[in-house]
Amino acid sequence: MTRDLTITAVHLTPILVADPPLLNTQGVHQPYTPRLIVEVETADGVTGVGETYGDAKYLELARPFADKLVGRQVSDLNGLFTLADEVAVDSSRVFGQVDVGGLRGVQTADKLRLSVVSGFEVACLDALGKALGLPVHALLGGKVRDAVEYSAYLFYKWADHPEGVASEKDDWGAAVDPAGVVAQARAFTERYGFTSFKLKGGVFPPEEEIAAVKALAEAFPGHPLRLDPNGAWSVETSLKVAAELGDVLEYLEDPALGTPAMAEVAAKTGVPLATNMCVTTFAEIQEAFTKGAVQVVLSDHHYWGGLRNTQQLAAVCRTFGVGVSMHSNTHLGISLAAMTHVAATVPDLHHACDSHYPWQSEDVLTERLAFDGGKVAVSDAPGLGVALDRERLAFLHRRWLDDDGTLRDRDDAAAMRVADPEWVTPSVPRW
Ligand SMILES: O=C([O-])C(=O)C[C@H](O)[C@@H](O)C(=O)[O-]
Ligand SMILES: [Mg+2]
Repeated sequence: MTRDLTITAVHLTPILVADPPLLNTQGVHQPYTPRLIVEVETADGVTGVGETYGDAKYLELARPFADKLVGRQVSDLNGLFTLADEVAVDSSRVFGQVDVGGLRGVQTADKLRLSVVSGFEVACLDALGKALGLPVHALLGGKVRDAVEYSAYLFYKWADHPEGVASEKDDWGAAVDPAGVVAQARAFTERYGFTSFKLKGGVFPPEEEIAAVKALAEAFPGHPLRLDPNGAWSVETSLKVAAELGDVLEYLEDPALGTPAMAEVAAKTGVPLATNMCVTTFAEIQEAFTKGAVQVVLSDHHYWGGLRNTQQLAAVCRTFGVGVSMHSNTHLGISLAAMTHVAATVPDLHHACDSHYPWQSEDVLTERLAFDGGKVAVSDAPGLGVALDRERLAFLHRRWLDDDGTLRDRDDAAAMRVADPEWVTPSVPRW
């Protein structure tokens, strides 16, 4: 049977999804976070879905991209990058260098463009898989495991968003000290069966975070632990923390900011260093790997440009004896499904992937993905194996439409200023 894989329509739906008051070194999560849901429709009536960052910058790029996609084949995945280049030329204003830095590493025009491509790539793969009756992992060469392991992503957290801020209530409670962090970790294991733990640090002075990791090590002896202050520490502080926690850490994630600082830390500690901040594009690999700055690269398939680029990154890491795993930002089930399909195809995945998904009480799927024993089963259903809940999508889109613009760009520092009007994004290194 032949199928007509021509793309006849593309729909972009920006949404705002509830997010708890999770703390990081820049501030606190806003009550709602923007995401973009991409749908591509083929001439045969097959629809594929994708998800990516939804801030205004991404939307501005996604719109002309969507227009140009109509008439092309969902199987033309390489063509997505050519198309992105064409859009780049057309919209040079948006594609000018956007060098704002932040928790996703330095945000270059290239990275924004690739994040947009990833949403479309996943949607095309989903449509192609549905059209051919094959799961996305099969289109990527086939799974080498039946389930993908994730780590519990622990955050220092307030019980509620600051007073006066409209938000959805969560049932996690506060975690602002070692006891709170351990209680949160226990809840993660009880609810989802996670066996490895990552604590988002850079929030409290390092001694307090060291105490929290030691408390985790005592509560969960032998379990893999990570600490990620998002580059908030000096080289000296990073080395002190490495010395204190060397025995219990699987790796230390982005203790210091940037490749030169990470290389200095790496040269003086045996604790492996991981990053989702200094190696975020192919162009950044050479310097980091030749300087021995990182031992594990955490891919985010969004800003690496999709699932096939993630496989290429894994191959480069393998070549250089560098480990690979996955980073995440606030995301929904479409992204978790995409992460799971690609992770299932990566041979040397020796570290549990990160996911914010347990923090998201809302989704756009008819059925949420489940963690069983800390793992997500790899779907063998055609495409990603997920179904869009159109009512939920419309509801979350309505929230985006109703917003006065203040929440359409993620801004953790602005959210923190609601609680503390004097707050400014701390300069780095903070400690
Ligand atoms: O591993 C990381 O660096 C992240 O997950 C970055 C995120 O932005 C995280 O810090 C957050 O959501 O607050
Ligand atoms: Mg990180």
